[in-house]
Amino acid sequence: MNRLILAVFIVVLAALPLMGSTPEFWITQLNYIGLASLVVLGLVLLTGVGGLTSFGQAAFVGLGAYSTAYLTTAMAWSPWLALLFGLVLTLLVAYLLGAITLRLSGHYLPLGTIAWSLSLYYLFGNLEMLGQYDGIAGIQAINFFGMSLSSGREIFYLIWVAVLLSLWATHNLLHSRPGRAIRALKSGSVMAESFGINMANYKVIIFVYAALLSCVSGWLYAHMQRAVSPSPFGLNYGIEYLFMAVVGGSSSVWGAVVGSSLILTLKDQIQNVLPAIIDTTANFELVVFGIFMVLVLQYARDGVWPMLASVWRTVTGQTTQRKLPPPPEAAELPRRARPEVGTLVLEVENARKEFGGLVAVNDISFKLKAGEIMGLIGPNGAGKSTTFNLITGVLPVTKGRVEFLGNRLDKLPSREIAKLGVGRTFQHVQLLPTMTVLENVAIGAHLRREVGVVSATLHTDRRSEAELLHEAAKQLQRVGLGDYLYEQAGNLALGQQRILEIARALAADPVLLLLDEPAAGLRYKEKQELAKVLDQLRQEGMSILLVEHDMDFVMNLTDHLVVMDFGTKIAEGLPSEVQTNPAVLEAYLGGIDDDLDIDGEDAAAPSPAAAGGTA
Ligand SMILES: Nc1ncnc2c1ncn2[C@@H]1O[C@H](COP(=O)(O)OP(=O)(O)OP(=O)(O)O)[C@@H](O)[C@H]1O
Repeated sequence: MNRLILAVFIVVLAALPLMGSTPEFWITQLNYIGLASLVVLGLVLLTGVGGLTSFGQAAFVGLGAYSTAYLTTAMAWSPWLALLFGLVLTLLVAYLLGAITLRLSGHYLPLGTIAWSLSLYYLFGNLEMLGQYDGIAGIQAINFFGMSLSSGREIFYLIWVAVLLSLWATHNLLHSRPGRAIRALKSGSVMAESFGINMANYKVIIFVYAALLSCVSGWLYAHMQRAVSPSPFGLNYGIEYLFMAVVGGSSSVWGAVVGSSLILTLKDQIQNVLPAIIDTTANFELVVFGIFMVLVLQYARDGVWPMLASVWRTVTGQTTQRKLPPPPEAAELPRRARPEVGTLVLEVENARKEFGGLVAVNDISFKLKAGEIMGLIGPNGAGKSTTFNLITGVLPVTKGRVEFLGNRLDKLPSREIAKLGVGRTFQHVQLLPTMTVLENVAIGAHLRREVGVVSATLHTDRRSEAELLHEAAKQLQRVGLGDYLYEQAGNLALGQQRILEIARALAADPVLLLLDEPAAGLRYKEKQELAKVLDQLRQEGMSILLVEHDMDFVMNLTDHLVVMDFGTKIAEGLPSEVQTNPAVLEAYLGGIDDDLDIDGEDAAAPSPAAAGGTA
């Protein structure tokens, strides 16, 4: 949010309770909006950003509210101590529920959240110590440095300070190393795990984070109302919080405040206006509310906040960030030790992959040394990408061995393989399209700095963050995308997206780089530039394994070729040898292949005419 608007918002907010003319109803309404914003902010992170739908957040509000209600009335604890207890309890419960529920995928996850939300609701209503369905009354006001926050105008400040701090912390989190990992959750786990990110951990982290925000909301609610009963913590409130997140804009922190404000104001207005219009006191407001929700889901799926932000950008002319300077200079990230040129880096021995009855990779063997570029070629469906996936741990081998610098890769998950120094790109680009090019590449450097969630939320990670972004910018300059740092990755042409993937893999500081069709979609000049970058990496001692259909590109760049057909290795050797191998010619178009340069005339330099050829 623009800093000036934020300052005005805070000043107006702070002034409202001080002005005697502000109606009491406004204050109450703003208090409820603040309380809801805290819960919805958690949902923005969990559902909007992380893609994990939860209907159960109201139950965590209940956990915070009941903890403090019971401890401050029955045990005479201070509300602050009760808050601490509530947070610890919520952390434990959320961790447990998260560890169990977040294994579920698809519609099973929302159903799981409904199940435990109902369980907690009925627990609140049935426990005698919690007053069953009557709840607990007579809760004391919060005492803040000797000041009793007993009126709505007094607790208003505590609620909104909590909201603003949570917005700040969540914004910080989202723009940090762990935040980028969280933003990758929605796109599936293969890409992120290939850069060493433990996706299951991050799912639990955002689940707990969202639950803790709900707990704080519940604590404030209990001390504002001075009484609690189970009904505000039921499933219907869980659904309403989700509506608020969707209406506000579930991928933006300010969407939480906008969504809460809109839904709560609308509910109130419908309750006031509807009886006057249709001349009945029957409970029709929920029907109108439901219709409104369907319309929002139909016509403004991204929510109201992105619409407001877009209007603002148009009005102020801030439509692009392209002209922003690159991230400032920062210390270099540590680099891993590299093997001497010529050292054996990768050894694939009799690797086999069967999909049911289909043998996609049939006992393939080859070796790759440091400072060497090897091409893995073959017609469509030959098993090249599957071989890549066996090396990088995306698929388990059916049989055989894959060894990297003395480590068995075939026993490891892809994130452990990434830690050893294997970087990769994907046949079908796997980027986060709404993140900037710079942020996408910074994901590649995830393992090169340790920044935890607490440090990220408190923004004490400045130095590490600067180093990560500096590294990402450096790799983007190297591959020729230095002018696109702040462009959304999804706006790049497909060829550029492939290059971006190479920069991301380089940001991981790999010893072995696996490139799956890096030249696809590139123009002739761009291919030449890419060939230069790869050649330079080879000179620096990197090992590169390349799957590529562009034969000129492959023949001119690689030191060694392995040719596959129907999962089997049919030839191996120098590019010039492979080009004339009858088995290879037979595999490509039954022996007459224009793309395979039979005469070998172009073996020394790429020709403009043939550079776009594909097998
Ligand atoms: N997950 C999977 N389940 C079942 N079959 C698969 C799977 N992945 C690949 N295959 C099959 O394995 C064979 C090899 O596929 P692969 O994608 O490795 O070939 P490729 O050489 O990379 O082809 P292309 O050049 O077209 O990308 C194909 O017949 C493909 O249909």
